[in-house]
Amino acid sequence: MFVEVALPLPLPRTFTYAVPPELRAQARAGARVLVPFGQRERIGWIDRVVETAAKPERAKPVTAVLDATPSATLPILKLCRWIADYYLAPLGQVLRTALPAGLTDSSTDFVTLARDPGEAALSEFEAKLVAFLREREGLQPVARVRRVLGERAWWPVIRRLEQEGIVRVETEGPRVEPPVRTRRVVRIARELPTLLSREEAFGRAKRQRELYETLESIGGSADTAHVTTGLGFGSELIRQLVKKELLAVDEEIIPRDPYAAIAATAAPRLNPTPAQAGVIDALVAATRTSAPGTFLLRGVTGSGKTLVYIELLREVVDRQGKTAIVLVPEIALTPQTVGRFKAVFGDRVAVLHSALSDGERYDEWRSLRSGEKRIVVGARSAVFAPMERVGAIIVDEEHEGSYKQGEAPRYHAREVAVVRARMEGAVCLLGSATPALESWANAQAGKYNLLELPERVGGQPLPPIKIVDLKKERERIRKSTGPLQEVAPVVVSDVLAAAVRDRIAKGEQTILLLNRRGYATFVQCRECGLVWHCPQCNVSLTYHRKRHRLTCHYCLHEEEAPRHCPSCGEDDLSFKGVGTEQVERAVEEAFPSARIARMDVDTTGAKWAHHDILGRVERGEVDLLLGTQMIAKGLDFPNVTLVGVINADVGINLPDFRATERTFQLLTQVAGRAGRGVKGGEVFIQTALPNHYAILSATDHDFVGFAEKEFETRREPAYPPFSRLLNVVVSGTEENATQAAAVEAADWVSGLLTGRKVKGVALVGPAPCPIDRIRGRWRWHFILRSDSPKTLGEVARYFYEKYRLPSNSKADLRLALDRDPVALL
Ligand SMILES: Nc1ncnc2c1ncn2[C@@H]1O[C@H](COP(=O)(O)OP(=O)(O)OP(=O)(O)O)[C@@H](O)[C@H]1O
Ligand SMILES: [Zn+2]
Ligand SMILES: [Zn+2]
Repeated sequence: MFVEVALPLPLPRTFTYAVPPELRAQARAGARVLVPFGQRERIGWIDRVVETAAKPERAKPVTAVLDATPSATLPILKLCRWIADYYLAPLGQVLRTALPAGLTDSSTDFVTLARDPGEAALSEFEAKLVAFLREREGLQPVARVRRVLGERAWWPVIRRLEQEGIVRVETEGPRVEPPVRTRRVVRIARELPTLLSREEAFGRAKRQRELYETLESIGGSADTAHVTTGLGFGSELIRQLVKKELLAVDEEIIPRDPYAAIAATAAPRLNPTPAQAGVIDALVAATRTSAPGTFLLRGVTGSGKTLVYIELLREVVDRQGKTAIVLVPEIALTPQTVGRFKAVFGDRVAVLHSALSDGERYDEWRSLRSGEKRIVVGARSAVFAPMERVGAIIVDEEHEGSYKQGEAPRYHAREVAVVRARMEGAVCLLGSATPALESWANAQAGKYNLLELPERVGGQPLPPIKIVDLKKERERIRKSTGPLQEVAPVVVSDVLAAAVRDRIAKGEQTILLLNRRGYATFVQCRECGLVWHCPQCNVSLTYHRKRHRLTCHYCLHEEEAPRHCPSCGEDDLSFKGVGTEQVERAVEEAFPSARIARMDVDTTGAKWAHHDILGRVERGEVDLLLGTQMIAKGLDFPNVTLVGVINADVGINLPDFRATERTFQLLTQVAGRAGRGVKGGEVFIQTALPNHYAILSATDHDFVGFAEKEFETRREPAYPPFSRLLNVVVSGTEENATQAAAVEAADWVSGLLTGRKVKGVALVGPAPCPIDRIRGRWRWHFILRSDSPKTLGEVARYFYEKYRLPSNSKADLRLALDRDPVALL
């Protein structure tokens, strides 16, 4: 018997191992195994169990099977195989992404000396290991053996000594850290049913009897802390009664659920509006069929999509007894949405968020695996939740780019959700006010069922949006201050400022968006024009004023902000490109009485910073919330009556085919934060491109019109959804070698396409990437484009399996394949 083992290595294949007779019963697909690989041992997963191997004599034996029941269930294994195939990634890497980190940690095997072999004849390494164990007491992690005695295949050594009865091996499940939190509880250990028995037990010890009887009267047990500090009995008294075996003190485990404290408020049950009810009925009907399919719910901002999700969960989980997965883009940013699920389903919801430790994540994973929890809410990787009988998979804000993983495996969680739902007969629901154009095209083509909520709940209108033309604004200021005066950039225009002042006076709240952090996005010498760049990346450095430093937003490089130009010596430097830090300063000056909160990557480093800031907004402790795209998502604050976009053009001119789509989405989403309550609202968008169709469509709340215009620009040359792309990025530490390698790889593909007469796949490039250097690595790319995903997949697969970059250790060349890329930067 042999197994094909998937290892988490960047190699496009599995490896064949032999299964020793004693391991055969446990060796099942999806189980973790320990196998010798090169000079060491590695953890992998059994992909397939096979009876024969191509070269049986070369197959090394599996060292151990680590799972009693396979950690990857069959549906998960199947899903991972699909991802490995479609996204061109090694199955082992996909499995490592899909399963909790604790499971791939090898520090879970222990070895100890069972019997001292004395002077018995041992090999060199056996003797070394015995000496090591002799010096130490108890179980030693095998990882420590490796650390102290050196990296080599220790398992064969351990196994032989184990057969001789010299050592003993114990394998623990992955360790759960941090250690569980406990509390001490004191309880009655022996009942005293008769008066006589009480007299005997306490005699003249009145306080002892009082303590005992107090405990009786409050149910027989209490927190030790409550008994001492709350009720005033000394801990000495408890000790005396424990000694008499009348009381006992236990440690009790406090369940860890960091979200419990945050979102435990029960919400009143809402009755769906007729529009919501129609959508819910269609979904419920689908769940009762054998192939429910994929639904796209396009519901304008504030149309009550969350209630649709909740009612779908009620049907699937409560009535049909199945399980469900809810994906949200970034969990820290959506505490309200998560809170609503918690309020309805309470403990049945597992929340997978980034603040969980590996141990906590593993706890949640296990509770889903065992069926104890039946709903999971989480970001991208929650699509791999190990539940059985999945009835629904919901993807909220399905247009979000964060659903795509930036490193291998470069999967898109929305696409994986669609595939998983199909494989498991679940309904898949994609929801957004601004669907991704791919999803929209699928709905137009009838591949997805389209559901719509065209109006806000309660007949609330969408807020009117006004455009502030920044060019005209500058012109106006220039006229009033004279031609020679240099005009500072307009941060908050007069109309927007007046609107903000009005809200502050009325006690209403304002959201200001600028999708660019820092103080100034570049620094330039006024004399010679020098712009400060990151030494590692080809991007300008951003000036952070509070810390007086320049930082790179790609690689986090930091340096002291300059005082003069190193090239010409000039000390007149200009700080250009307004960022959130500068907006904060401007509004602090303009509205000195306002309570201002800023939310961007720089202010949300701490674990619960998002919650703190959003909590303050919710409680009305903030007049003005200012931030990057973080504040555009899903927030539902009825007292926000004004939204201002400081500069809508940030990002619109990025050399990426999705730049316009992203701008439209961001503007529509942030505008949707205004006027969600009865007070109504309004929106101001400041822009230098007042006639751009992304901005005009956003102003009209016209998603359909935008999609039509954007489709026009993507037809020729064809970009998604009219074609599928594979972005092939070659990177390396030397410019020339990187370019040469990219050219060679592209030539190879070109030869393949002509040699095999492949039709319908075009090769574009190679060329330098738009950002041609990141973290010291030069980057070149070429694109394969096709309107047939199947043909593109076949070509991509062939390239992935057969092509290797020339080895050049000096340039450290690497190849990255990104199928269906979300950005080409
Ligand atoms: N049937 C209902 N009756 C009363 N209130 C409702 C109903 N449905 C939803 N709401 C309320 O309407 C508001 C908007 O709902 P929700 O946040 O789900 O909108 P959304 O469609 O997710 O919007 P966005 O895309 O902007 O996040 C919420 O405050 C919600 O409690
Ligand atoms: Zn200069
Ligand atoms: Zn950098």
